[in-house]
Amino acid sequence: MPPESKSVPAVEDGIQYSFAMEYTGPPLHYGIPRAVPINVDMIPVAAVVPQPSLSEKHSLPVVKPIMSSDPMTLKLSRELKPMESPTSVISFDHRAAGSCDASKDLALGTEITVSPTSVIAFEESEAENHRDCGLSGELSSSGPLEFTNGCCGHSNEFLSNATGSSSTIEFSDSLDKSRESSSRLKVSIDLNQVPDWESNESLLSLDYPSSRVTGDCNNESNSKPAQVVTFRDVESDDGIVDDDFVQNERQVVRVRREVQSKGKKGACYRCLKGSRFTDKEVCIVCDAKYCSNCVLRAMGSMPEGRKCVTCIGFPIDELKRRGLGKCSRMLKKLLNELEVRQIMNAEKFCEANQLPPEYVFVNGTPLCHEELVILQTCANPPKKFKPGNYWYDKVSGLWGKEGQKPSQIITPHLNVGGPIRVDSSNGNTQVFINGREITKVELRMLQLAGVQCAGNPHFWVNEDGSYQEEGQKNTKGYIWGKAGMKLICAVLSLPLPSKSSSPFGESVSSLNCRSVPDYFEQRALYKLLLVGYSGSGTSTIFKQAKILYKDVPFSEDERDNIKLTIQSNVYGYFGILLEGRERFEEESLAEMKKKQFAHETDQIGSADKNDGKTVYSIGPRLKAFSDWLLKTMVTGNLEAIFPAATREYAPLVEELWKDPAIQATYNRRNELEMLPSVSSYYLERAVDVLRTDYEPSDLDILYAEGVTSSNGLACLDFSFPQSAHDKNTDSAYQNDSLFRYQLIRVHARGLGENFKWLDMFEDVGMVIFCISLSDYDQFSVDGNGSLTNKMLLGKKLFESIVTHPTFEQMDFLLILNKFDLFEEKIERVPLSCVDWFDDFHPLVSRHRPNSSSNSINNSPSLGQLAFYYIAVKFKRLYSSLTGRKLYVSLVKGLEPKSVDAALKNAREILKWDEERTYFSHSEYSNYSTEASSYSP
Ligand SMILES: Nc1nc2c(ncn2[C@@H]2O[C@H](COP(=O)(O)OP(=O)(O)OP(=O)(O)O)[C@@H](O)[C@H]2O)c(=O)[nH]1
Ligand SMILES: [Ca+2]
Repeated sequence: MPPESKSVPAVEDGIQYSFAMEYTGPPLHYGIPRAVPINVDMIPVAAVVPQPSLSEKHSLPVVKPIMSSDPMTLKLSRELKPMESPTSVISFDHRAAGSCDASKDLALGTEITVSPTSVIAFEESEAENHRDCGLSGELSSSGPLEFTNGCCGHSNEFLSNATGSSSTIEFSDSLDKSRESSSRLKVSIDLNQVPDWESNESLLSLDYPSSRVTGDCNNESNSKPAQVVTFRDVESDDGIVDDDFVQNERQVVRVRREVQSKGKKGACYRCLKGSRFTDKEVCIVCDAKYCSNCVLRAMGSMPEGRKCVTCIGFPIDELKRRGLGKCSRMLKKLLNELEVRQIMNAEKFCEANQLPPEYVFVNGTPLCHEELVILQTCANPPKKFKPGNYWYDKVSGLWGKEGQKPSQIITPHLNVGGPIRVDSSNGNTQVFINGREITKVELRMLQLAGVQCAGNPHFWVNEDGSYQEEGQKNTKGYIWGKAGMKLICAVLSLPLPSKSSSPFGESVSSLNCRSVPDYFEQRALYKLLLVGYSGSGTSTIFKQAKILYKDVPFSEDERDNIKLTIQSNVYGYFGILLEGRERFEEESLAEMKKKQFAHETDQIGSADKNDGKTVYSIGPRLKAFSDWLLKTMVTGNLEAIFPAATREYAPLVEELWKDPAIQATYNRRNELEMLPSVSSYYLERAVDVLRTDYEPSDLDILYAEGVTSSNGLACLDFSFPQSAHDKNTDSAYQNDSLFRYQLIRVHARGLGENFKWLDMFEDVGMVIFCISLSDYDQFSVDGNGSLTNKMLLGKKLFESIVTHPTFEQMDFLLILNKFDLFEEKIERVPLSCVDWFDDFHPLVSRHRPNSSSNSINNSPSLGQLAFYYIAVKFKRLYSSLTGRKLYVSLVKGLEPKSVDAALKNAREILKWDEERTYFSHSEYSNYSTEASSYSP
């Protein structure tokens, strides 16, 4: 379009050109399409309406009217709901008038409110002669419209990738230099209303009627027309975006059928009483809110769920799709259980509330009804299905939200949507899978799986995970089959093919009846990252969680592996004992010699008692076994020789354990630094544990070292089982079994140098940091090779992690673990052996809590005081580093109840965090309860 067209006034031939369209949702982050008035005379027109009735003499373009007037006609042609969307941008004031009348109005150039279809007008009323209402019938199908003006080359271009909207209009023209297209005008119209033009190749010339497009509001007496999108005219062409323009995450510009209460803010829409603090039920269509006195009158028998009587038949507000079928407290009070169930079922399953296919875009193309059905009924359908833009890699089955990493692997080869675009997931890695540039996190997954990604490769990945480089014939391997993939994908929140992912997801999804489309299943996943300094007890807590929350905490396979680990651990403990035995024997012999020497010098002549034997000496058979075991341990291949050795040596173990020399050594186990305290648990049952038919109990597994994961990373999906208490108290956790949690335990070593792997965990909801209280008198070698107090090493790790950029704004829960050991140790070893704790001066009553008196029992023990003190130390440290509040839990890792309480604290913090976003600051400052079990 020539530049001078910019000066075309908004008023032309007495017609005011303006459009109005409402838009709700979050603010847009990108430019708004601008409507620039078009001088019709400047538009080359090419009417190609191959109707026999059009004779050559009509030099002017003819546009077929899209039938607006009778929604029923449209319904028939599209098999859609009988009523137009309440969210429609467009007012149907002319419904009563025949469709041709509406066009007539346009043709006459009167300023009117028009049907959606009347964005298209005719320059000559003459054209009318050739229109007949019946034409609309052949314009049936679905899809957005594009009107290309002049330049045919663009006619196939899909207009607005950002919108899956029921009502979007986008105009672009050549004035907008950023778009290389020639002058074109694109119009997308309420898909509920408009037949598809796909099959109609006509290039249509257009004019804009002056249309004030308004929201439909024929419904409530107190409803107000909702203005949807405002197309700015020339005067307002100032680049300022209306506040009304908001973009919601679905990228579907939806028009909400909004109703406004006449009463004061927050009052019931019917009786106009109450405030926003009174309990109210909300209409899932228009958002009208009713108090418990009015709700049944306003909503009637609710054949489609919670809708005002006048909203029945209307599609729901998509923002409320999540809540479908989730009953409120109010309804539960007003209705009996059966009624509630019926209403909730109706709400979920009734026709009117189902997802409209045209709100779902796959690879940029809106779906038709059949495609939606294909997607929903395939063997492995997309989860959490709601309106929006998705990409789908038909070859591998990878599926994701437009602009995002894949979220799922669905059934491949479904004939839905358009071809995948290279920028579908907005990747910038220059690595490609099936023609899509993959995201950073996918690249990381490939790298962790050992796939060579150097040199910008293009991979071809099949549904079974087999992959090859493009252009090459040989399969390079199977991505999903690679070692550790399950874990890597779980941690990186990447999908796996459904079969292999089932161990994680099964228990959750099996609740759902598969015959029902489960796109309303919207359970949130909260990720908890569990990390701590080595030995702090993270894997114990992880295992406790498994035992607490999983029906089958460990699979057969896992148990088999754990058994081997435990058995080789026990051989290891024996090795440490045998080493200790040698040491004690030598010491003892040296002592003897010394004594003997003193004896000899004292009483010459009577020194023949020493036969070279001490209490620590063993016989030749056991000595040979001992030598073999120690040698194997030194070479470090105990696990390689084991378990073949078990059978052979098992009888010897019994003999060894019963040997007085070993018992004497074991009695001095406190002197064997290498021997962990848990070893007693196994050594005392060594004979049983080392049998070939040994089956570890849950407790054995809990106590076992080294069973969590070889690479320091472990992941557990769980939900908190509903307790009887929760059920009875109508608590916030009523539906908690619906929330899913994922506990990810990572070994500090697994974070890499400078914690370079930490950003893998950027999407966790909370970090649980574990410190062992009993570490305060322990020492360990730090990174520089010097011996450092373990409490201080833990503190250092804590500092690094809480200040890591990945965890800015992250909630932290500090677990102070091993309180059992600590309580006992603090009586012997002063806390001040750590510099950091040198100002611990407890005022301890001389009457210790172990005294029988009740009043004294209420005073805290030294251990509790010390815990309190340490918690404050960490809280202050955290607050000085982050300016925020640290939550602290006291834990005994070996006690299930204690771990359960700590993880429920974590849940509370997450919930609390979520709630906080709903309350204004002033409101939530009233909340004085802290989610922590402890507050200084
Ligand atoms: N007494 C006692 N022992 C505990 C407690 N929690 C853990 N332990 C023991 O402490 C040891 C170390 O615990 P782990 O759970 O292996 O600690 P970790 O953080 O995984 O340590 P690494 O594997 O070294 O990283 C194990 O022997 C546990 O059985 C506790 O609350 N009380
Ligand atoms: Ca461990």
